[in-house]
Amino acid sequence: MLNITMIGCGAIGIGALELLEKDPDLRVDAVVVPAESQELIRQRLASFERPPTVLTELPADARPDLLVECAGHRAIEQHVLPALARGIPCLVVSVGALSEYGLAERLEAAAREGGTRIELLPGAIGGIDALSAAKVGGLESVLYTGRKPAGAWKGTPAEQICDLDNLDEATVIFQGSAREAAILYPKNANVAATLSLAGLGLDRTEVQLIADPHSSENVHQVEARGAFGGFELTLRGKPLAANPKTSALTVYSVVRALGNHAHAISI
Ligand SMILES: NC(=O)C1=CN([C@@H]2O[C@H](COP(=O)(O)OP(=O)(O)OC[C@H]3O[C@@H](n4cnc5c(N)ncnc54)[C@H](OP(=O)(O)O)[C@@H]3O)[C@@H](O)[C@H]2O)C=CC1
Ligand SMILES: O=C([O-])CC(=O)C(=O)O
Repeated sequence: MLNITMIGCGAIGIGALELLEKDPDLRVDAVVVPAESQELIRQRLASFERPPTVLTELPADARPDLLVECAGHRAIEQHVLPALARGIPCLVVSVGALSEYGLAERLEAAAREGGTRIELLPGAIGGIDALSAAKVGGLESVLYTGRKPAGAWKGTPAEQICDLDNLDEATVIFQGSAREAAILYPKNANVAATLSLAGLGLDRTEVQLIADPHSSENVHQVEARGAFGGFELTLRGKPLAANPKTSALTVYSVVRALGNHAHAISI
């Protein structure tokens, strides 16, 4: 039985907790959330059969078998870095945070200090195993196209490019490198960052982002070429009702990764 602490308890966290309740091989003992939402989360978890303790910090003497982050970029700095340095293995979904200059190196240094590992989860995208294996033989190009319903781009620089409420047709709102995409669209940069880390890096991974008034899905397309040959992937992710910016597959990716740590066969 693995004891797990979860950082964040929003759309991904709650979705994962619901599914993990059915797994006898692991148990989420605690969730860590900002102080202002502690009471609300406690109420939300009250109906669970085994409600986790709701905390605002990981106690200094806590030694969970795994820590899983489903919170956001700031939580990496606040909770993941110190946990790694204390030797707690961490799984991370806010991979876009690693686009910040120097953060990946600091996470690596903290993991080395603690003698542990950090695992970056594929989240909303697939094919990371193939891309990262292809990198071994040498990659020539990786192009990522992210297409989301117009409303999913609210609160981003796309609002200055087009009228998201009155779009008639699919509109390209960004074209450039994954590094530029991460700076302009940090909350939508997880997939681009994950593909970059697995493949050609932030500067050589090409990104196109599209606001599509006719789409009800988060569509991720990847085209990769290299010594291995090539692949084209189209993933049509259903958005979570609780947060339309997030695809449901991200929840399943968390559950799969935790299960792989707990079960005798991992796949
Ligand atoms: N890798 C991938 O493919 C994907 C990654 N993501 C990333 O996953 C993360 C979570 O997404 P989602 O669940 O949809 O987001 P939500 O906004 O629904 O939930 C985030 C949760 O984390 C909590 N939180 C925020 N900051 C902190 C902190 N510093 N410490 C502890 N808890 C914190 C929030 O609390 P409060 O409500 O009080 O702010 C909330 O409970 C985001 O960073 C998102 O970018 C999302 C989709 C795909
Ligand atoms: O589809 C999703 O869940 C999220 C997404 O595009 C991203 O963060 O890159």
